[in-house]
Amino acid sequence: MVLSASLARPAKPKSQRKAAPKPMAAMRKRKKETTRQRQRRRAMELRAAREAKQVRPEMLIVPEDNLTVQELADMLSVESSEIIKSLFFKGIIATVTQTLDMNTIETVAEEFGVPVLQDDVEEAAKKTVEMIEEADKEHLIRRPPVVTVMGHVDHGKTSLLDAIRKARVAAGEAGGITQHIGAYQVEIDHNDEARKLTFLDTPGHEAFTAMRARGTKVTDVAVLVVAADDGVRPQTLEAISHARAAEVPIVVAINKIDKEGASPDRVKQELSEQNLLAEDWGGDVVMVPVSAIKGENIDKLLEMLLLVTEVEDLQANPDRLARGTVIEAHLDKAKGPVATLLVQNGTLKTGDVVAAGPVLGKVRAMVDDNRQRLKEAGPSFAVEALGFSEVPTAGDEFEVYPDEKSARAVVGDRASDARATRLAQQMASRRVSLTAMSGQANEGELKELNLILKADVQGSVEAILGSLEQLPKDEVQVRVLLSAPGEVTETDVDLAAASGAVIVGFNTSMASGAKKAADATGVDVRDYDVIYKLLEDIQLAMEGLLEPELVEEALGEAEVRAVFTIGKSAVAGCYVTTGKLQRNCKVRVHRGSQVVYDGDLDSLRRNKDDVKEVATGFECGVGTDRFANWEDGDRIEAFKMVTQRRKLTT
Ligand SMILES: Nc1nc2c(ncn2[C@@H]2O[C@H](COP(=O)(O)OP(=O)(O)OP(=O)(O)O)[C@@H](O)[C@H]2O)c(=O)[nH]1
Repeated sequence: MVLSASLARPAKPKSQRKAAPKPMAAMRKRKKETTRQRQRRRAMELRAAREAKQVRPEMLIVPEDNLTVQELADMLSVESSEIIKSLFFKGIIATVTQTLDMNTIETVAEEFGVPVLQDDVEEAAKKTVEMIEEADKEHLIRRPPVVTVMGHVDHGKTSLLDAIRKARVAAGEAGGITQHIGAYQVEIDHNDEARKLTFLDTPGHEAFTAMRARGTKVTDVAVLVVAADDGVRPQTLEAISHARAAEVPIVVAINKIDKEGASPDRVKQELSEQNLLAEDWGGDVVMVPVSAIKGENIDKLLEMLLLVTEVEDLQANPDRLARGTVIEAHLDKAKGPVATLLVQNGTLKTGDVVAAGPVLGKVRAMVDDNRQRLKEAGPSFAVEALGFSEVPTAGDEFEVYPDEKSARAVVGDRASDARATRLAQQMASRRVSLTAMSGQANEGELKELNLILKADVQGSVEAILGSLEQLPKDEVQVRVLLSAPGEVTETDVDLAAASGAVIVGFNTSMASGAKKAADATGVDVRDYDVIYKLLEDIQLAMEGLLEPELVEEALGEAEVRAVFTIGKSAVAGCYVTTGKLQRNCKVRVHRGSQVVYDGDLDSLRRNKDDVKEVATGFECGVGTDRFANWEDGDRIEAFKMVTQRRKLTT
């Protein structure tokens, strides 16, 4: 077990941890307590709780993709029973020695407010794919740097990207309606030369992680956004680790300098503790104070990005078949698979045959972020391309092949590997909604309703959990994966998406980003302010999971008044006394107290014509294929079988 000393504070030694008081002892003690003693005890408990919180690390760096429950508990400075309890609510029964996989480690740690970073950083950096080959050396030209923006949530990544984009439009560069395609390019004057910069505007961190996991290096420089009024936070540290792992230089944008309480010096101080020393403090890291909202110092930042990357010798060969990385991809209802491709070497042209991971494509059309159609895209250019057979995976590399045959040969090998991965992903992204569940009766597959419950206070959580307990659970189980007081967060949405759960909020709201995440992942988030309504909906959803039952629905009755024998079969001449008879309905033929036939009504005629239905007060001829032994006075009971939603029974 390796823990980065700079990022994770050591777990508190067990001997220092306070054992929880035994309930009986505590009760005995409480009886004798005076008010003052109680207040003092409470104060001590609060202090202990605060201290316990303080020793929790700001971030976990997990070296491999597994840890035992005990190891995780030690890293988080919590009792292993806490971890076991957390797992239990996720439906995992675990012992202290049980090994947990990365996903589980992340979910549990995040519940304790500690983000996790997998420490495969060096490994991933080593895997970095070389986009430039020996044969390119003769044709190299300078290419624009590719920039990723990273930073802690709400520190202003999106605002900064917007400000940069706006700065370009204001400067009168290629105008038009900009559209999010996952990347965009800006052009600036640098030493009287028009120079370009490519910004990846996918949430920096995610793009980075996905691409790094595949060993692809796409960025040349990382902008680390740190809010001047908030300082270095866990995701700032995470971003630093990512950039360092990929050996990408960091330029710090100290954002929100317009805000009261902004302290760029504090940010510099905190960053220096992470070995990022500002130039004006004698170090070599460029730090630019900016205000994304006011558009202040944005030009300076762009200028600095060019300066920093100038020393990097960013080159590519435009005269070859393109290769690069898929930045984003989605399925458009009208256009089919759409992928944003970052060309890292060569030139991509319409008509090119492309293999992106296991997906084959022929570039049908390309547009830039201004919706301008392009025929060609050179190095460091990002385009949205149409023409893939399926949606490629973000982070996968793409490469152009001279013909379809050679591309197909490469893709064929990759396809079978990818299928297994895709299947696993599909399983993980099984989405559900309460409404869809109510309609899932026929499929009869789900017999478990997974819930994530967030409420205003612990008291509400307990009240709702108590009521859920009361719901009948013989046939359908409610599994509460997570229940806690607080807002519905993005992490809750991720957990719901990964586990096919519905999020139920009671008197609470959604944290920033959670709504967007829910929309993007299709997770159903329900909001209630009345408990019984919440329970009613959950019960309805549970009932939706029950197999429907078939029940009889009475149609009518008829009396047999004459029997006509035709060969071996016979037709009963009837009079409909109540309701109606329908062709192909079910009939039961009663003779006295006996049922002499129970089966289908196969033919129904009026005046020799086949009819669908005969109503009360009319005569008709009734025939069945499997019964001919009619007698005058038989009573026909007509009914049909219908499916009916079942109710939960207690
Ligand atoms: N005063 C001030 N507010 C800013 C500035 N930049 C961003 N903000 C505000 O900070 C909040 C967060 O900004 P975002 O750009 O959404 O931050 P983000 O880092 O992209 O957030 P996530 O996408 O949720 O990670 C918003 O309310 C912005 O209006 C700034 O320079 N000055």
